[in-house]
Amino acid sequence: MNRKVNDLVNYGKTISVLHSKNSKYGDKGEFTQSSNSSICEYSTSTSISEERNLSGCIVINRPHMSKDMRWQAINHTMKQNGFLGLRHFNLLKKLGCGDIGTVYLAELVGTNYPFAIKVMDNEFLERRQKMPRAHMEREILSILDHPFLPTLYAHFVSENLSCLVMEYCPGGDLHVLRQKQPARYFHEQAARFYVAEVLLALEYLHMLGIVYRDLKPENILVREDGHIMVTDFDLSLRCSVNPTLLQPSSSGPLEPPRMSGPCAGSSCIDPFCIKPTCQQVSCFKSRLLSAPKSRKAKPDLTALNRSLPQLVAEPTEARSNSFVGTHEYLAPEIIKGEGHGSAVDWWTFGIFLYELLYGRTPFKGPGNDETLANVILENLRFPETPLVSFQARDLIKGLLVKEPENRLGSQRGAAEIKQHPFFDGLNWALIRCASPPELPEPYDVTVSKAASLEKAKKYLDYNESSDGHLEFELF
Ligand SMILES: Nc1ncnc2c1ncn2[C@@H]1O[C@H](COP(=O)(O)OP(=O)(O)OP(=O)(O)O)[C@@H](O)[C@H]1O
Repeated sequence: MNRKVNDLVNYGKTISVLHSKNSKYGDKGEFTQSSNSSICEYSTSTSISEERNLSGCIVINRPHMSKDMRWQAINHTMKQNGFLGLRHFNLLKKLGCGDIGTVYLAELVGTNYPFAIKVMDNEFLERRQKMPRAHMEREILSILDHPFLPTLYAHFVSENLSCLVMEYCPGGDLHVLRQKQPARYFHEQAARFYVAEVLLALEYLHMLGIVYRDLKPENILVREDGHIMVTDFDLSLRCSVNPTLLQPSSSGPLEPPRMSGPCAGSSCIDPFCIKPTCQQVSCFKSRLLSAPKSRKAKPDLTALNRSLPQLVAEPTEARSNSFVGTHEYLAPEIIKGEGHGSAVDWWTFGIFLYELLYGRTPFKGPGNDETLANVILENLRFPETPLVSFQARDLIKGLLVKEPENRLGSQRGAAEIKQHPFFDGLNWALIRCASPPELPEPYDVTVSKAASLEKAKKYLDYNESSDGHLEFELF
C-alpha cells in the first residue's frame, strides 16, 4: 500500500539478464529493464554492460563493522574483479517498488550472503526530476552508522542504473506485521518496543541534521533478530545542527516532560479528555530490564536517566516548504505550507504510535482531501477500544499538538520524548540487547534461490535457439 503524497508511480518492471552470444563481452551479463505494468509511467529497454560503463563503484567502510562477513565478502569480490557490479549478484526476488526504484533480494555470487539492492534507472529519474531524491538517499545512506538504520555496503552505477547495496531485512515491514496481529494492532508492550527503537533512530538522524519526514509503518523494516531498521530517505531533509550537552542543574535532575494531564474529575464527559486508566504500562520482558532477583535495591532507571546529562541535537532551525510525506502522516504545518522543520518528525512519531496501538491513523478521512482537512481541523480522539494506557495516550496527545512550537520534542528533541512516563523503566542504552516482541518468520533464501534458478533455467532453455540471446526473467 502506497500512501505517499508524491506522484504515485508504480515502478513495477522486469529485469532480465541477457546473455548475448554475439556480444563482444561474451558471456558477461547485461541488464535490460522493461515495463510490465499498465499503470507504470515508465518504460525503457536499455541494454547495459556494467563492465563497459561502470562509472564508479564505492564500497563503504564502517571500521567497527570490519568483522562483518558481508563486508569481507564484498571487499573480496571487489579486489578479485577490480570493481563491483550487478553481475556479481544473483537477483532472487523483487522485494518491492518505490517512487524512485525497485528493491531486490540478491545474493553475492559465490556466497550465501543476502543483500537488498535498490536499482534506479537514471534516465527515468532525470525525466521525472527525481534525481535529487536519489542523490539525497544515497548521500544519507552513506553516512549512517547506527543499529536501527540501514547499512549501505556499496553503491555503483552501471551506465543507466544506480544501485545501492544494503543490508537485507527478512522480517517485512511493520505495516505488514501489524496486519498479521490478531486484531490488526500491536499489544502496547510491542508498540513501545518498536517506537522506542524508532525514537533512537530519529534522534541519531536529527543529530546528523537529517529530518526524516517519512515515518510510517511501511518504512520500518524488521531485521532477522526482530529489531527494526528505518528505511527510505529520499524525502529527507538535510540541514545544519548544533548539538548541546545539557547538564542536570545543581538544584536537581532535568525535569521530565509534564503529562498533558487528565481532567480532575472522573465524571468529565469531554470526548477529548484523556482519563487515566488502571492499566499499567508494562515493561519489556527482557532479561535486562526485568527486576533483579537479588536483595539489593532495584536501580531506578527513570531517576538515573533524568540525572544524567542530556545530549540535545535538535535541528530546530531547519526549514523547508516542500509538500512531502504521506497524507495520513502529514503534519499540519506541512499541509498549511507554513514552512516546517524537525518537529514534523515528532508529529509523525505520534501518528505512528497511534497507528501501532489502534490499528488506524487518527485523522483518516474517506479521501485524501478529507484526511488533510481533518489533520488541520479535527481534534484528536481516542477510540474506546482497544484499551490503551493513560501514559501512551498522553504521549500521543503531547506529540499531536497542531502548533509545532508547542509539540513535545520541539525544544529538546528526542531527549524530551525519552523522558515521557510512557517510557519509564526503559533502559535506552541496552534496548538493542532486549528481546524483541516477536520474531517474524524469516524469508527462506534457499527456497527462493532454488525457485529462481529453476525459472531461469526454463527461460534459458526456451530462448537459447531462438534469436541468439539467452534470456531469463527472474521475476
Ligand atoms: N533493506 C531492505 N530489506 C528488505 N526489504 C526492503 C529493503 N529495502 C526496501 N525493501 C522493500 O522494498 C520496498 C521498496 O522500497 P523503496 O525504499 O524503494 O520504496 P518505498 O518504501 O515505497 O519508498 P519510496 O517510494 O520513497 O522510494 C519496500 O516497501 C520494502 O518492503
